[in-house]
Amino acid sequence: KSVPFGQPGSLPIPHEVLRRSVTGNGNNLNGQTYDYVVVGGGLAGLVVAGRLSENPDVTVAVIEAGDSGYDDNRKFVVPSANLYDSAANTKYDWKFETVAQSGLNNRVTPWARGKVLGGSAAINGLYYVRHSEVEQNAWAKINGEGPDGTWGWNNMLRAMKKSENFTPPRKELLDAVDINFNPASHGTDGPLHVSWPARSYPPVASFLQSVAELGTAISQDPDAGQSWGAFVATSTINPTNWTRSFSRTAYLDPYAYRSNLHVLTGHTVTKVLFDQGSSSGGGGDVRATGVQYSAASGSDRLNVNAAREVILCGGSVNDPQILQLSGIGDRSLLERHNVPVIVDLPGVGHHVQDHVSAGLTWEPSQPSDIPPQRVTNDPVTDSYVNSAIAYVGANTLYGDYRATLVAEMRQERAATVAALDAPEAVKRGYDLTYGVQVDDIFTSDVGPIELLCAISFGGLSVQAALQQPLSRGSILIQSSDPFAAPLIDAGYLTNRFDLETMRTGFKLARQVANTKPLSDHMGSEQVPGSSVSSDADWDRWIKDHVQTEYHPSCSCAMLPRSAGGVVGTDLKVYGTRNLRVIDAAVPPISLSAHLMAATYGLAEIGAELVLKERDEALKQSSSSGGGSSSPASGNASGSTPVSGPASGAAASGSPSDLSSKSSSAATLSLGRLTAWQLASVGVASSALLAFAL
Ligand SMILES: Cc1cc2nc3c(=O)[nH]c(=O)nc-3n(C[C@H](O)[C@H](O)[C@H](O)COP(=O)(O)OP(=O)(O)OC[C@H]3O[C@@H](n4cnc5c(N)ncnc54)[C@H](O)[C@@H]3O)c2cc1C
Repeated sequence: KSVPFGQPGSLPIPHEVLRRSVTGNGNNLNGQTYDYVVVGGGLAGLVVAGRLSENPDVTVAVIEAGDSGYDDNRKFVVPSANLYDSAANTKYDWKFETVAQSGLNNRVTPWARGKVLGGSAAINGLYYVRHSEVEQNAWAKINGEGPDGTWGWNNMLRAMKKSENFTPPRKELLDAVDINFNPASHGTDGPLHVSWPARSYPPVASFLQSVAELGTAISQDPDAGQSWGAFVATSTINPTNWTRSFSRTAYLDPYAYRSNLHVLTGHTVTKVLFDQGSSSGGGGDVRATGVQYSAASGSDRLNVNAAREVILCGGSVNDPQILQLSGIGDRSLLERHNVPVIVDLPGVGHHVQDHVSAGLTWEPSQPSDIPPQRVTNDPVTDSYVNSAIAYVGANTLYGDYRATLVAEMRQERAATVAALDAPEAVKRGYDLTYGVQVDDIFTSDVGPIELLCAISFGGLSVQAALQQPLSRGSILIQSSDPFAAPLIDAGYLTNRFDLETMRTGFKLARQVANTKPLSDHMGSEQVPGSSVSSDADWDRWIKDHVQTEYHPSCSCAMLPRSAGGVVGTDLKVYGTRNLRVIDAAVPPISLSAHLMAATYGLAEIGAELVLKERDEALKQSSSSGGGSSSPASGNASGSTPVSGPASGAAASGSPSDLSSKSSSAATLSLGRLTAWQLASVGVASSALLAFAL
């Protein structure tokens, strides 16, 4: 039996989690030098920063545009708050919008993105869903790798498991709904809690059965590469206290005492800085020396130096914007906005793919079937989040018509690619990615449609979401002002096959709701209702109603440079020696899954690549007898960081000084540290924290 928060015998109060010291004072980083500067403290940023800083000799700075979120912690950590006390559309959301979408009757649609520590993982729906082996191997293939390469399925599965701390469902849940899992497909030593909510509601079990009645079997193990079928997905839930687990709670909060990791919030990175002379010694590639950042449009621009690397983790919208503002992008775009060109890289901001979705809604036939429509403060009740889903393969969706459809997709490939309004290199990449979507994915069991059973806001809804769009969009700066949002053209439904797949998906969603046993829970259909029945009705309704499922990706795609790629298999931005992108902007193709499981895996792999390169550089430097291994004292990478104002650095001790002395906080010379650095090394009392923050 559950006990409300704060009463004897109750679970820990979620908002009393460990509060990691961070600083909002930009001067604390100004002029300092870190080994790695991570741009964005979101999902991937905190994974990368957390993993790099496991080594006390490595210094890391994270700069996050949003707030820490600690003062509003309940909004983030109570699972049901993602619906009933949502951070979307608040100051924790970038509140982006698309431009008018020609495929959606010229509608402008919202694009929520988290602007807080944890990024979109702090505000998302908690679905933890893995993509398929087929898709990951296609991703590897178009980048010249096989299934056993860095970007093949085996390595991605290993990395996703590395980040995971899996707990099986509790008995009450297993009694209520058909949940299957294979423990071997999960990791148990990682920091990210993955489990199921504490309880369920009758329509959840019925949804799975109705979907199965219509040809999509209940999956026995959706997490090991065969991601299709119907199942209750895992959620990023910590079952010890029924709170959300996310990159902040998993990779940052537990490390309050890590002195070599500094986190600055409330500051936007405005551009990456380069050593313009460095290209001659680096095979033509430029060297990133740090970043410029600022609290607000009219505030001072400050600089922090990166001795080894700058790592972009700003997410699918902001990464391409930061690159373009820094002079990396399509030459004609940059020149139009008076941004000096550092690397002419036409693919930056292209190849954008997103899932679009909408829900059909019914009145519940029995109101007791559905959860309360608010945060109740009872942890077990508040742990309920929607998670029953089904990935419906093209075969089930289309039956015999699939072969015709795939033939038509192939036939239209060349003309579709030629019609894309994008630089030539991007068209070559479109050809590659369109090719594997049609030939490898539409011909497999991977689901181009996801159905979701949502029991929220007093209604029962079956949603359909397009997973493998053949349409493409772009994210391009509209001015050189880093505080102006970029132009987001999602390209929704501009490819005719996407509309057709969506229509088929919505028809199936209605059929599922009208099939027993789910139909027993359904009263009258509220949305769209009986007035929508012909194909033309559906197309009109779809264009008027679909919007993002919040999974934009591919805006800094890993593809060959000649195919409009932005990063290579080492995640380095082409034309640079030490600038990487590590986050959801990187996949070259859309994945049939919610995006965060793959992004956790990608970030784990990214951190490993970074550390491997560091180890190799250190080995090389010690075998050649050259210099110090610490970039702080001489810079192993062999170049001089940009000179910044260095205000206070001498007086307070640089972060690099910290790392070289601070494996044990006791060895620190406290007299040389600023208050916030004291907080970072764990000698802080709450009073000091208050002062420091
Ligand atoms: C409302 C919503 C619901 C979602 N639901 C789910 C779900 O249920 N399951 C799932 O798997 N996925 C879901 N997603 C998607 C998932 O959360 C994202 O794909 C994932 O978080 C992407 O990780 P990321 O690291 O690429 O970006 P983010 O997590 O968005 O992190 C980017 C960070 O960089 C910061 N940043 C950006 N620009 C700058 C700058 N110039 N300077 C400093 N900092 C900057 C941002 O503020 C942010 O904190 C959802 C997303 C949203 C928005």
